[in-house]
Order: sequence, then structure tokens, then C-alpha cells
Amino acid sequence: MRVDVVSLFPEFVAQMASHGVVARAQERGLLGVHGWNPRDYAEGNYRRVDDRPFGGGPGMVMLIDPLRAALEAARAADAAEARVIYLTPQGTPLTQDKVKELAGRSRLLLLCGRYEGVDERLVEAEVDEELSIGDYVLSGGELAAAVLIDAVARLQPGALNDAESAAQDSFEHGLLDCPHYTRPVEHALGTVPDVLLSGNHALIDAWRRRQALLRTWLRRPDLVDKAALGPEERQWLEQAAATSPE
Ligand SMILES: Nc1nonc1C(=O)N[C@H]1C[C@@H]1c1ccc(S(N)(=O)=O)cc1
Repeated sequence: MRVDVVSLFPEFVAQMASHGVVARAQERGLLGVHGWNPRDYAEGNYRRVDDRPFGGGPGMVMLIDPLRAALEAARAADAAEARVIYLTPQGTPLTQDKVKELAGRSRLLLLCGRYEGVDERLVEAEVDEELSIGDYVLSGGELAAAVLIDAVARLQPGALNDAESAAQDSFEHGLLDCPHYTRPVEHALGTVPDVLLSGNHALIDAWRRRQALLRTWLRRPDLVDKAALGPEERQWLEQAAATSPE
């Protein structure tokens, strides 16, 4: 998978891509991350990339032409068609299902805004979809791009070792993850649930699924309805929730 990032701070994205799973995915040839700086395509002595908003108001808006030239340069760097994504608070909320869809593509082109955002004419002409990582305002889209790159990188086949498998991740089955425990069994903070020490993997799997169900119901009830639970699981959940101390 190739990811091109158009950003005034491409070194930011390069830095995040030089650590952990993303770096390993690149080393394994599973992913390539490339930065493109609109300022390199800006004209004039000051190489302007922004200007004041028409209609007045605070802040600055990113100019069309430097962004457009950077997008074109990024597109031309590889023959594969790129899905152009603009990271913005106005975007569709990013979910694991969307991450899975994007992780299956051969190429993404991420547009990172700064200031008050990007001239709308550029968005309309060049952007395939707008995505948001949450209902808050960042100083730049680079952090959002980093989140998306990390999320799609770990889903590249071969990116995670077996011990890191994404198969049991939160949201993998539409639910939050179950609690996890490791050594020691006995600790001043408590003990490990007996079932996890039983060696009975059918029981362990059932416990984990039910813990994930209960945790999701308690913390993210909105996800429970989407999870399409079977009648047995829904009955168990209703009983467990009725007696849960949380
Ligand atoms: N949340 C997010 N998810 O993805 N990107 C996010 C983000 O905050 N990006 C900000 C840099 C860009 C931006 C865009 C628009 C506005 S504005 N004028 O609409 O307030 C403010 C800030």
C-alpha cells in the first residue's frame, strides 16, 4: 500500500512513520509513506500557501494552487489510482469498518489542512472523501493522518506478528475488547480471573466474549445494537448488566 501525504509539515508524518508497526510495515515492503509539501510548489518570494478568508473573519485559508500542484505531483509519483482523503472536523467519523475498507486499497492520498482549512473549491475538485478522527479541532490534519496511517498499516497482511494479531482487536467484532491480564497471578492490585488459568480455551473464549459484551454495554451501548447479538448473548447480557457493579 502506498500513502502519500500532502502537508506543510511532511517531516511530522515521516517521523511517526519511522516508529513501531508503521516503520516495520515499511521495512517489510508492505507500506510506503511519502510526504509532499505545498510550500515547495508555492510561487513568489514568500512562497505563500495561505491567505485571508473572503468575507472576513479570523485565521487564514490554504490557497488552491500550491495544494493542487502538490496533489498532482503526488499522483504522478505512482501509476496506481489514489483515493484522496481530506482530514477535517467536518468529515465522516472514522470507524474501524472504514479503516478496514481503506486498508484494502492500493493507494491513499491524504490532504492535511492547517489554519482555518482549505479553499472549498480545491476540496470539491480534488477530494474523494472527508474523514474526521473525532469531534474536536486540531491545529493540523497531520495528527489525524498519522492516526489513519497507523490504523491501516497494522491491517496490512504481515504487518503484525501473531502475538499482535488484529483478529481480537476492539471493534473487530463490533465490540470493545475484553480485559487482559499477565504475570504475576497474585498481586497487591488483585488476582487473575481463574478461568484464564484454566487452560480450557472454550471457556476462556466464552469468558472473553462475555466480558467484551458487558464492557461494551456499560461503556458504549451504542455499539451493542449494531453488534447483532444472538438471543442467547442478549439474554446473558441483560442478566449480567442487571447485576453489574459498574
Ligand atoms: N478532528 C479532525 N479529524 O481530522 N482532522 C481533524 C482536525 O481537527 N483537523 C484540523 C486541522 C484542520 C482544521 C480544519 C477545519 C477547521 S475549522 N475552520 O472548520 O474549524 C479547523 C481545523
